[in-house]
Amino acid sequence: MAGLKDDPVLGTKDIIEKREGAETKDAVISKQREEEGQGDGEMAPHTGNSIHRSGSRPQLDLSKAAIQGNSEERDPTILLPNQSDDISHLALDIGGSLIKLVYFSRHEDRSINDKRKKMVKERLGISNGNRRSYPILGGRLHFVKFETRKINDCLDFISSKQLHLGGVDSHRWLSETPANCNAVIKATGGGAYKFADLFKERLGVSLDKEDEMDCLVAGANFLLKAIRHEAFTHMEGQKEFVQIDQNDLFPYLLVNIGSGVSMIKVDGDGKFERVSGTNVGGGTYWGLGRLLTKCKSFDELLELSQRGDNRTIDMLVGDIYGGMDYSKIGLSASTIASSFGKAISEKKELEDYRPEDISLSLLRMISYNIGQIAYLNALRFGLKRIFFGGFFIRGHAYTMDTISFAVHFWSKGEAQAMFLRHEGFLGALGAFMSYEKHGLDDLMVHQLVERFPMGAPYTGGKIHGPPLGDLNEKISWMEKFVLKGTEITAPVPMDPPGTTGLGGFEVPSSKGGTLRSDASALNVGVLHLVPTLEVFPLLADPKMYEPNTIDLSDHNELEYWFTVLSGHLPDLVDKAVASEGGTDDAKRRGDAFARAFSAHLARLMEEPAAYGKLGLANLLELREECLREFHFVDAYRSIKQRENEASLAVLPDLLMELDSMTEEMRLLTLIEGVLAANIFDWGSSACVDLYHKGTIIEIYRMSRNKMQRPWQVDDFDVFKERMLDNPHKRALLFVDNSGADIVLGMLPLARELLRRGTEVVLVANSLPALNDVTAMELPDIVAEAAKHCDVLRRAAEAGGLLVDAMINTLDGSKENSSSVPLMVVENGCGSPCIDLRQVSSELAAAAKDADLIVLEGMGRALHTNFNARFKCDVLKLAMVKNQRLAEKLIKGNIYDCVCRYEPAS
Ligand SMILES: Nc1ncnc2c1ncn2[C@@H]1O[C@H](COP(=O)(O)OP(=O)(O)O)[C@@H](O)[C@H]1O
Ligand SMILES: CC(C)(COP(=O)(O)O)[C@@H](O)C(=O)NCCC(=O)O
Ligand SMILES: [Mn+2]
Repeated sequence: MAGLKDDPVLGTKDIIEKREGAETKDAVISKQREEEGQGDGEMAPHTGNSIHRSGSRPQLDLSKAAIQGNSEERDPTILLPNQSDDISHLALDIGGSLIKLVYFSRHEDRSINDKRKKMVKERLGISNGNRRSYPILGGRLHFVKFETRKINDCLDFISSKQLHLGGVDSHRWLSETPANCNAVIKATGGGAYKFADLFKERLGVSLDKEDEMDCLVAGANFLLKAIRHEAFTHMEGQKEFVQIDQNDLFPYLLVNIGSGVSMIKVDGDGKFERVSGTNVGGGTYWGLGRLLTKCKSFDELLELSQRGDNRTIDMLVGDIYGGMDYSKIGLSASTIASSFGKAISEKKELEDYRPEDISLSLLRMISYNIGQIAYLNALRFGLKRIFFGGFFIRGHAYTMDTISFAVHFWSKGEAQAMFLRHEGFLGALGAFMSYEKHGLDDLMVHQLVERFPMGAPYTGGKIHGPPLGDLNEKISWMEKFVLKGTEITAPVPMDPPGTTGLGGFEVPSSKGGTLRSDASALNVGVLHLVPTLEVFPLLADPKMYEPNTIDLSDHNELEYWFTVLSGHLPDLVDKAVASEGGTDDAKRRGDAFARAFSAHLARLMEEPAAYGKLGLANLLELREECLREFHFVDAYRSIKQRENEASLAVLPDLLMELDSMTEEMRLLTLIEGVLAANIFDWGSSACVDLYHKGTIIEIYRMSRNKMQRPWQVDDFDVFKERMLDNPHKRALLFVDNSGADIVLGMLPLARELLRRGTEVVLVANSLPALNDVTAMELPDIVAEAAKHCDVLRRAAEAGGLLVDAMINTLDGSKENSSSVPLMVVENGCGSPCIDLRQVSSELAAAAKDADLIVLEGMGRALHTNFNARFKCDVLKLAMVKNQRLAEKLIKGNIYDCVCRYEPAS
């Protein structure tokens, strides 16, 4: 129950007890629901931030809590006017083999009272109220599946999470009218008919049936338009994400391989025709496979296939032609002439065949057959793109390679097979979309952020235990099943079997040692819907923009960075645990975090594209998310505080020194100062080692003394000329670390800009990441600095940063300052890097009048955005605190500096 505050009226204990009885009265306390993945209903410390890109958890806001109605009543409802409940919405696709659930848990902006935010909104003219301006409220989409034969598990799951209580009617989605008893859940698939009574009986809900084909198409269209890394090709073990141009999506062929197979020609939203299908599908593989091998589960059957050799059971061309090719018609000896054909000519019984070989033979037979029929239908309608969905595919490399091979072979490379990460959830998503007025179909790519919490436990390729209920259960599970340590499991390449099903090509090769457990193999995370995110308006070409500089699809690169991050882990855990008081609970969470992050690393090492296209920025963000998942709100809190104080103490001297210089000298010293102070980076192992060797100020001085021009990248002179010639109107300063970096580096630079008449917007993280300064922390730092500097004070007042000081002004007027303003905006993220396709609305608004961007630090200027082009001038400043990066990016060495100036493009 961490995070529950005592309420002056009711007291915590009362609240909890009442809460348990209160059950379902909507705007009222509903049962705390899970936040992430398959678990986590726990409450967490409030991070004080409204940007829910992160795994940061909600906390019950008990202020003004009151009993609603008659307080004499047993189990009266408690109204929490200031608590925004997680309200869930659920849709189902009940198929012949599997039940797919898509459900939504809602999250609402709850820090509207933040003074800084209010002020920024006023200054930047941002209209208030997410609620009115966005059609959908923030929240999370979760994806879960069950075997249809275990429908009771599914009902228990729904009931335990009370998902059925959210889906009352479509209006409740927005208007929060109280739940009534006529709960209706959108459902598709045959089971929506077959199990309607069971749902009524067990959960008291009616299933509102939606057409299966409608749903498949709606789900596929949504995914293809809204998820950046949804579709990919898979050829010879290589997965490659395909950027789909929304304006060039239709027509395509959708092949859904469930129990049976549907082939649908899709011409637009809601415009489609089911053109074909086949009864030889996923149910055939699983059904026949079960009979022939006695396997107990689909995964077991699939796993067997990975060790199979189908030559023992399939009749090959060579078997018929005495080992020769039938080259005249392009068939090699290794081509499968007849699946299972060998079984007719031998005096063998079923027991004489290896189950592994049977499974592989069956898998290839069915995959090739579907690939071929799909190709024929694509040909029939002149379609070039075929998207394959359905759970038969199950993210299985070999299956995808086989289908791709067939399509490629038969179409002679004309048609392309593509797969979807949310493969089996198309129907359920479509059913979900059919709720009216949720606005989901209006969501854009930049408003969706996918996260991969440790919600679905796996180890050694198997799921262990039921879905996790809360943080404590999650930690226990991590302790039990996920090994500690940072060893990275290397991928185990599979011996490719030596035949193809078609013309004389060699094997479709594919990776895959042990089959990944369901949850991990699906590669589906939790989709965070954040309607407030926007594309940074100053990107020169948002469509071409790629945030990551380092592409981890290069295996050497991947291995290097994995080793670096694993190496950091022990120190990070120490810091994180200390930041939470070093209690036993914190130690347990720290341990669980280390296990979880190591498991992610190991997983990605095996399959780098498992979570979508992987760049270094994604890994660094994953680490921060993982910390938040285990409720480490700010691991570097005390380090940041200490460094801020030490730096603020020497700021007056620095400012005096600067003021005694000529203009040109001062500008150079300022840029030097930013670069020198960027050494304070607790994410770099080299720097952390350095910190043992001196005090903050000693290190800062040493760093400044070592500054020598020309820097490895040195555009200072061009920048200086531009700056002295013609001051910019508004500069956005993307700041980096706390302490010297912000106080002795970026603030003095901001001061110079202000003095020259340039408005300054400090852009800082919404959530903590390493020792980066956050937007919440900045006003206090600025206020402290302003005590020593009139320029900063007046600008901060003008920007509304010194709210209290303003109130104390003589005439009480807000606009009494003659200075251009200094403002602070949050960037919308909680990572050491920044993806400018997804920034806060504050930042987007501030960008509108900006003509200079300063990106500072390795994370924001090098790991990301080094190659980004902007509509306005940009200055990229960083000290490179990693030898390999220095060599690769700037052909230099560790501690070299980058001062890259690029005029508007
Ligand atoms: N854990 C699993 N249990 C059963 N079948 C599975 C599993 N994972 C993948 N499959 C495959 O997925 C098929 C079902 O796919 P799905 O898209 O859910 O179709 P349906 O809606 O017909 O159930 C099964 O027939 C089987 O081939
Ligand atoms: C996480 C960071 C990008 C932060 O750097 P910053 O943006 O603060 O300059 C950086 O610390 C980093 O790349 N660290 C890993 C590399 C290393 O330990 O050498
Ligand atoms: Mn940083």
